[in-house]
Amino acid sequence: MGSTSELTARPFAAVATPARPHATRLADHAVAALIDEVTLSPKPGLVDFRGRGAHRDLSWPLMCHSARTLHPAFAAMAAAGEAEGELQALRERIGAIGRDGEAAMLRATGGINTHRGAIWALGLLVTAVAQMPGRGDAGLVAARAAALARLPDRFAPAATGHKGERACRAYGVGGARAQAQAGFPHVTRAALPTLRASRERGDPEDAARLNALLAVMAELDDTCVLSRGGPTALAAVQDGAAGVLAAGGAGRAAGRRALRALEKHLLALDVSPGGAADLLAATLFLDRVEAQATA
Ligand SMILES: CC(C)(COP(=O)(O)OP(=O)(O)OC[C@H]1O[C@@H](n2cnc3c(N)ncnc32)[C@H](O[C@H]2O[C@H](COP(=O)(O)OP(=O)(O)OP(=O)(O)O)[C@@H](O)[C@H]2O)[C@@H]1O)[C@@H](O)C(=O)NCCC(=O)NCCS
Ligand SMILES: Nc1ncnc2[nH]cnc12
Repeated sequence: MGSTSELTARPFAAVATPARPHATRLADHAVAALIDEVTLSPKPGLVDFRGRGAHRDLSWPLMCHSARTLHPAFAAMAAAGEAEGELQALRERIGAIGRDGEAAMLRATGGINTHRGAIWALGLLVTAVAQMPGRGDAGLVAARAAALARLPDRFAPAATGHKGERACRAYGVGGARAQAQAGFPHVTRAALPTLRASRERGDPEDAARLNALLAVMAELDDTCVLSRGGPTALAAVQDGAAGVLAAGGAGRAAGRRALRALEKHLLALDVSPGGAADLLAATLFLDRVEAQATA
C-alpha cells in the first residue's frame, strides 16, 4: 500500500495530498482489488500467479508493483470526490489525476502499459464511492461513476492514439470509455451476480472469482483481444468463456477441463482479455465496498 513517503513524494495534479482516512481506505481497496485480480489463477491468456499468459512484457511482480504505485492516484481521486460537489469540475480534476496516475504507472514499469484501463475504471468508481459516504450499493456507485464518465473533459487530448481507441474505430465497438459511460453493465449485470451466485452455491472463492471473470469475457467487446486477434479471436474468447460456464464453471471438474482447453486456445491465438481483467478488478472493488458498507 502507499506509504506516507509515497503519498507525499508525488502530489497529483493540483490535488492536495490526501490526509483523509476514508480516501486512503478506498485507495487501499482499489489496490487490493488489483492485486487480487492479478493473483487469481488460473486465468486464460492473462498474467496470474503462475505466469505471464499471452504477455511477453508483463509479469505478476510487475503488475503488483504497478498496482501499489497507483495508490496515491486513487487516494487523490477519492479525496477529490469527497471535496468537490460540482460534477463538471470533479470530472476534469480526476481526468488530470488519472493522466498523472498513468504517467506514474509508465515510470514505474519502464513504459509498459499495465493498468491503463484499470486506472480509468477504478478511478471513476473510487471517486463515485467517495461522493456517497456510507452507501456502498454497487448499482448506485456505478451509475454515479457513469455520470462522471459521460461528462466532457476539456483538458483531455482529443485522441489518445492508443490501441484501444484504434480497435474501437476499426471494429465499431465502444471499448473502455463506453463501458464506463453505460454504468459498467458487465460488472453490475454479469460479474457481480455471477460472483454471488457462485459463492451461494458453495464454490470456493477463487472459483467464484474466475466465474465472474468468465461472465465478463463471455460478453465483452474487449479491445485488447480485438487489437491482437480481431473478431475471430474475440469470438473464441466469448464462446470459450460461455462454454466454461455452461460446463459448470471453475468450481466443477468439467468446467475446469473446459477452462484448460480455453487457456490453450487463447495462448495459441496469442490473445489476452485485459479489458475483462480490469472489469474483474472493478467487480472485486465494488464487492469489497458493499461488504464494508453492510458490515
Ligand atoms: C478512456 C481511456 C481508457 C483511454 O482509452 P483508449 O481509447 O486510449 O484505449 P487504451 O489505451 O487501449 O485503453 C483502454 C484499456 O481499457 C481496457 N479495456 C479494453 N476493452 C475494454 C472494454 N470493452 N471495457 C472496459 N475496459 C476495456 C484495456 O485495459 C487493459 O489492457 C491493458 C493492456 O492493453 P495493451 O496495451 O493493449 O496490452 P498488450 O496486449 O499487452 O499489448 P502488446 O503486448 O500487444 O503491445 C492493460 O492496461 C489493462 O488495463 C484497454 O487497454 C482512459 O485511459 C482515459 O481517457 N484516460 C484519461 C484520464 C481520465 O480521464 N481519467 C478519468 C478518471 S480515472
Ligand atoms: N492479469 C492481467 N493480465 C494482463 N493484462 C491485464 N490488465 C489488467 N490485469 C491484467
